Amino acid sequence: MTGMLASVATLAEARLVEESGVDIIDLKNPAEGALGALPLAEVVRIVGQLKDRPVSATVGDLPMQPEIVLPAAEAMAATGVDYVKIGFFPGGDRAGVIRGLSALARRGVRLVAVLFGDDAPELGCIEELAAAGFAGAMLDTRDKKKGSLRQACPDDFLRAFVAETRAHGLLCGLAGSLRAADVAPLLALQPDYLGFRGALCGGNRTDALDPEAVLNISRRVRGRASPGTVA
Ligand SMILES: O=C[C@H](O)COP(=O)(O)O
Repeated sequence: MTGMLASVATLAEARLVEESGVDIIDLKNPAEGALGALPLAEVVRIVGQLKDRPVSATVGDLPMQPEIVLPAAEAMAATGVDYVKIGFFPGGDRAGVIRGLSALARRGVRLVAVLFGDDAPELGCIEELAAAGFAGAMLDTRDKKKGSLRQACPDDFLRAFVAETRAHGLLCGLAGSLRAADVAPLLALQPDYLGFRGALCGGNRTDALDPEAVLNISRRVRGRASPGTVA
């Protein structure tokens, strides 16, 4: 069954989505880009207050340089989050980053690679990520002004991404400016989770979460939305 990931920026938002039944609470600073990081101390504080829901956190929109990504991933893992999300941005030394992160994975850190649908990622990297010990891979969008993941990628590509991640035993997520109308078509692809921020804030991801919007999306992901619910 597909779960729901909600990206939150504060403890109050984390508590709101926890009470709304969200499956994965994702800590990020939406004001700092697609994968903006919260301060480590804030992540520690929030993690300490949450009871029984897996927590992920992003390390920031970092250049693909091992000397930058590896210490950031190590520091985020030390906060106690369940998953550390690493954005695979264009350029840099991607192979070196994956090689370095494999050491973290071997120590039991659960890493999730975030690939960007608007960068037309090669699915061949999924095998490399699995071999390096990553726990999961997800698609997101890097440019939040260019529309949703489903506008960046045809559903056939999304279907192939889900199949490839599953074939390599990775947790699979789809996200990227998803809206209520995207839920049903994406549930049909059966990813492990769908991720949201913008749709939970009434459209602007740097606004605060709207409890009604969180419930609306949560019900749709769980298949309890009444027909004709406002998208
Ligand atoms: O991981 C989740 C995504 O970053 C959600 O953010 P978005 O819906 O604003 O694209």
